Parts: sequence; structure tokens; C-alpha cells
Amino acid sequence: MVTTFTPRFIAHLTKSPGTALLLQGCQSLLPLTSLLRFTGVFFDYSEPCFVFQPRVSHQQPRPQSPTPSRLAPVTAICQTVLLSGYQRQPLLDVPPRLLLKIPNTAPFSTSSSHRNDSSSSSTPTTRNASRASSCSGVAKLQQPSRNDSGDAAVAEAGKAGGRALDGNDEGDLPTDASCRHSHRAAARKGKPVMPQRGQFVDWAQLRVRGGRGGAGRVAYEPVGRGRRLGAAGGSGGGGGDVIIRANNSKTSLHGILPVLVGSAGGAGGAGGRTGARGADRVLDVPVGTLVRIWQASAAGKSSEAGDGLEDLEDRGDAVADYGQPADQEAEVFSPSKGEEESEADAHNDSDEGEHVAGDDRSRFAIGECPSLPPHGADSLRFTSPPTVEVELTQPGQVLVVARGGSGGRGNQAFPSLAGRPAPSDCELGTAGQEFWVRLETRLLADVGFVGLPNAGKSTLLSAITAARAKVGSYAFTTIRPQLGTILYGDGGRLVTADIPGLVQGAHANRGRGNAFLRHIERCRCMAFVLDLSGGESTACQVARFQQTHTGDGAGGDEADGRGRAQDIRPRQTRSHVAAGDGGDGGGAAAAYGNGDDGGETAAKALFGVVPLPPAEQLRVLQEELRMYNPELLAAPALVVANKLDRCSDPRVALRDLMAATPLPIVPVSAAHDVGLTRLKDALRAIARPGTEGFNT
Ligand SMILES: Nc1nc2c(ncn2[C@@H]2O[C@H](COP(=O)(O)OP(=O)(O)OP(=O)(O)O)[C@@H](O)[C@H]2O)c(=O)[nH]1
Ligand SMILES: [Mg+2]
Repeated sequence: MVTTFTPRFIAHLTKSPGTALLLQGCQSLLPLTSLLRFTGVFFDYSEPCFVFQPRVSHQQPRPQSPTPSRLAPVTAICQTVLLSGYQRQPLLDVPPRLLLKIPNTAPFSTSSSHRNDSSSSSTPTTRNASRASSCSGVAKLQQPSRNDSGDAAVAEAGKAGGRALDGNDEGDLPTDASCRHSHRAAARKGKPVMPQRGQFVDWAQLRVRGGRGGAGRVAYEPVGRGRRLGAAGGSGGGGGDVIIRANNSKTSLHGILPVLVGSAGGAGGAGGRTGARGADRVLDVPVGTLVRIWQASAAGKSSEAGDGLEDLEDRGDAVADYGQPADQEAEVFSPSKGEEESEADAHNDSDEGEHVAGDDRSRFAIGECPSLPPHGADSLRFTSPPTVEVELTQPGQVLVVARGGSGGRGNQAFPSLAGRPAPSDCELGTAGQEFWVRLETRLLADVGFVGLPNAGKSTLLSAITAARAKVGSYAFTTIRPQLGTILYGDGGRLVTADIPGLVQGAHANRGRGNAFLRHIERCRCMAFVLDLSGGESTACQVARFQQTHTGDGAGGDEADGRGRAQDIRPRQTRSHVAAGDGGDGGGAAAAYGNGDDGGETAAKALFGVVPLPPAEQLRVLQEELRMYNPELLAAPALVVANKLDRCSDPRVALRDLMAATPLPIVPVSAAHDVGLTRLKDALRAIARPGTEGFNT
């Protein structure tokens, strides 16, 4: 019996919850890096070893050391991966329950290091050696789920039984510095780290390259007695494109590979045959994904980044033809209604990086970004505005992000002069276009919980759904949106989203507000979660503090926003307030840090806790939404007056709140399970009017 490994299969394995990769000594990290690229999961390259221990589902794993004979196929597998490169999906045939081990005796044999790690002072080899003894363990790999492409948000959340889709703790896109940090931290503790399937990942960045065109052929018409007749060498086929397609069944950008390359075109053949066109590489993304494209102009620099492309293919003369300012819209095509349905069905199983045969190209309505002068900047790694910015708003919309190179001409295409021998010239194919792409998506939920930090949104989500959101008595506990599903007795369900807390000035990206606000745009309705006691709603003070001490706040470029957002979480280990040391907003907000009380004491010491009346909280929130996008306020909404138990005089507080807003108000205590049934009915009534009535 033989188990077949494809990169997609490996990706499935690594996405499956409970799947583990075990790290022990490695012989060569080169195969390792290739495997990792295929899986889309980046581990710290300094980790000394990787063990893949696949097992057949009905059999128990057999913990044992690999024998030399078992080690043999590993090399073959790695070589297959390397040789096939990114051109084709290699098929790796190994016996089941094979323990794959790459001993750590050879030096680091590639110049590639982790993306953005090139500045690190210690070499991978050094770090590798220093940590070689720290890792051990047993790998458990599960068979992938066949139906991995995911359903709509409702189904996804429902399938998970309200399981948290957030990635608060571990497992995220490989390109995030903070994620790498957490990987390292976890790995130091001997824990394998990998993304959890179903996590909501709202952005990804990757490099795309069209496939190289096939080479032309030198051939001649059938010869007789050594005589050369006319030229008959065909031209090479064009390289495959890299295409991004909006897919209704996708809800997250989870598991997107960091590099996508179209297949190379086939070489020309004798008898004037043109080479086959390379297969397209199609990346399915959720509907509503914003695609930003940067020209990969700094070829040398990007190769330093260690993505390994240069090892597999000559860089050639990839011509960047994106030069369009971001405010101009690129042309995107949508399929007709009928096509859309059939497309969705036909590609339900599609995954990131799926190859689509050249013949199928006609089935896609392909939109192309217009050709414009190349951008002049040397490095466009998300430090400058994107050259193209497109939002895929309709299911089935496709965008060609990198065109494949054209095939080289065969000798048949060269002019032959009368009386002269047939031409013996031919051309190589040209390289495909190459770009950096950043994807951003927004979650789709029925109800979004919007509130200041610490208002109790996550507590509420955990109380009314099966999701287990992280709760902390400090601001910015939640830094990524999280989904949960409310299940009703009659079978109804409602997808709710816990949006990270907004601070005053969020519309100007303070406290990474833009990244959070854009999720609210995709919520059908809103529940403003207010702290009825007002005591812990220190967000406004945080913003004020940041403004005073940094002049800038915690906002900033979204490309590094995630790292900052992590920074602005309190540092639990700090025992005193580090006021005023923040070079940026993150440092300032870290001033909250104070282990036991979650920073409350520190906040009080800094600001003096002036309870923020619920009506004022609501005003701040609505103002931020209005400044960000006035249309948001038109969405159906209600007010959740949380922390009823903490309020000294709830009647007065509620009366004041009712005087301040016409919105329905539902008093609850999420922590003490008070008023939650009523809240669920109220949420249903605004999200699905007519299905349930309620009174406030
Ligand atoms: N007494 C009381 N405390 C509550 C209630 N709801 C939440 N809390 C507490 O309030 C604190 C903040 O709760 P979270 O759910 O983390 O607040 P959040 O709005 O998600 O905060 P961010 O993620 O920072 O935006 C925690 O200490 C909770 O235990 C409640 O109904 N009563
Ligand atoms: Mg929270």
C-alpha cells in the first residue's frame, strides 16, 4: 500500500487540528524549506528537526525510531520536491506510517533563510546547532479531511460547533513577525506549533509569478539522405498565469501559500508543433477580498528574502506592467449568473494554488490589470502604495495577477532565405511577470459586537455561543475578530463576530482601528456592547494617553499593524508601570501591564479611572463608525448594556442610556448569565426580522 503525498495533502495535514510536526535533528534544511513552502506553514528555521509521521486513520501510530531503510525514501522525497520546484505538484510515494526524519549533520546548504530574517546576526546554522538539543517529541499526523474547502461562514462556524475561529494564541500567517516569535516561543517549550483549521485569517501576503514560456525548437522537415529541408521547429507554449478568484465557499485567507507560480509552458515540438500552454495557478479567496499588488521590481532584494524562486528558475526579464495608481480601478470581470453557479460547483474542491488546465482557461472570464509604466521605486515591499488595488466583490470574479511568459519561437518562425540552409535559430521562453500581492478580507457575520476595549464582548460571545474567546480584564485582549454561532431551539442559527475593541480615534487607524472597522462593514447588523458600570472602559483614556505621550497613537501602517496590535497588549510579566517609554503607540499602551489585576491598577494610577457613562461610550463608538463610513450607522443595531451586576444603580444608568439613544437596549450580565436568552432573541429579531419578536 502506498500513500501519496502532494503539497496540498501536506498542507491539509498541517492544517488539521491535532496534527503535529515533530522537530528533531535534520540533515539538510534545504528539503525542509521546500516542504515548508508547500505546506504554507512556516516554522522557525532554527528548529533542528522535522519528523513527518503519517499514519493511516484506522491504525494507531507506532512510536519507534526510524531505521536506515526507512530513512532512505526521505532523500528521494525531498529531491522530488526540489527538482519539481514550483512548476508542478510532485507526487511523493511513500509507505504508510513511514517516519520521515532528516538528521541534522550537514551544514545549512541553502542561502535561503526565513523571509525577513536576512538581517539576523546569527546564521541559521549557528542557531540550529545551539538549539539542536532542545527539541524532541512524537509526531501525530492525521489524514486530511476531504471536504476542506470550507463552507459559508454560517456552515463553517456551525460545523465547528461554535468553535473559536480566532487565532489569538497560535498559528497564523507565516509572514508576521509576531507569529514567528510565538512559533519560536512555543517551539522553545518543545511544543509543535501550527495553524488551526478554521481560524479566521484576515490578511495574507504572497509572491506571485507567471510561469516561464516554453523554449522554441529547432527541427527540420523529414530528411532524406542527410539533406536538410525546411525548418519545422515549433514555438514554445506560453507560461501559466496566476489568477485570483473570488469564491463564495471561502471564508478566510487561512492556508494561503507564500509563493504561487504558474506552470511553465511546454517546449515546441518537431513538425511545427507548438508547446503546451502552462497550467494556470488559481487562488480562491473569499468574496470581498481586497487585492493589492506591488511590483516586484527589486529582484535582487527579493531573492535575498529567501523565497527560493531564483533557485528554480532564471529570473530572466520579468516585465512588470503594473504601474497603476491605487486609486484607479483595474478591470475585473464577473461571470454571468449561470456561469457563476456552475463555476462554484465545479470548483468547490479547489484549494489555494490549484492548477487549472490550459484548456479550462476559456471557462474563466479573465480580467487583467491594465498595462502601465512600471513603478519607479526600488523596493515596494508594502512600504509604498500599491500599484493596483482591486476588490473582488462578486463570486466568480477573477483577476490575473501575474501573466505567464511567452513561448520562444522555434526555427520555423524565423525567415528562411531562398537558396540558404533552413534557419537553425530558436528562442527561449520569457519569464512570467512577478509581483507581490497582499490580500485583505473581511469576515461575514450576521451580528458584530462593537464596543470599547474591556466592555465584555468576548465574554458575551463565549456566553451565548460555543466559541471560547480569550477574556482578560485588560484592554486589547482580543486582537483579531472571532466568530461564534448562536444556535436556537428551532434550528436557527446566527453567526456573531467579536470585533476587537475600538478606541477613540479608531477611524484614523488609532489602535489599529482600520483593521477592525473594516470587519464591521461585513456584519449585517451591530450590537453595541457597553459597560454599564463604566468603570473599565478606559479606552478613551488610552487613546488620550497615546496622544499625549507619543503624538501618534497605536495606529500605523496596516502592513505592520498586527505586530503593533500585539505590542499594545499589556505585558503581564511587568510588575510596574512603564509610563511614557513608548516610542510608538504600542509602547504607550503597554503601560497597562501589571500582572495580577490585568493593568487596572496601572491604568488607575495613570489616568485615574473616571467611569465613562454608557451613553458616552455609545457616542464614542457611533462617532468612530460615522467617521470611518457613515453608511455603517444605517445598519440595524441594538445596545447590549453589559455588566449589569457591577452597576451600582442600574435603573438610573439604563434610564440615562434610553434617553440618549433610540436603539433597543438589552441589559445583560455576560459573566453571570443574566438576560442572555432575551439578548439572543433580540439579536435574531434585528438580524432576521420576522423570525422572532422581542420587547425591550
Ligand atoms: N462583573 C462582570 N464582569 C464582566 C462581565 N462581562 C465581562 N466582564 C469582565 O470584563 C473584563 C473584560 O472582558 P472581555 O470579554 O475580555 O472584554 P472585551 O470587550 O472582549 O475586551 P477587548 O478584547 O479588550 O476588546 C473581564 O475581566 C471580564 O471578566 C459582566 O457581565 N460582569
Ligand atoms: Mg475581547
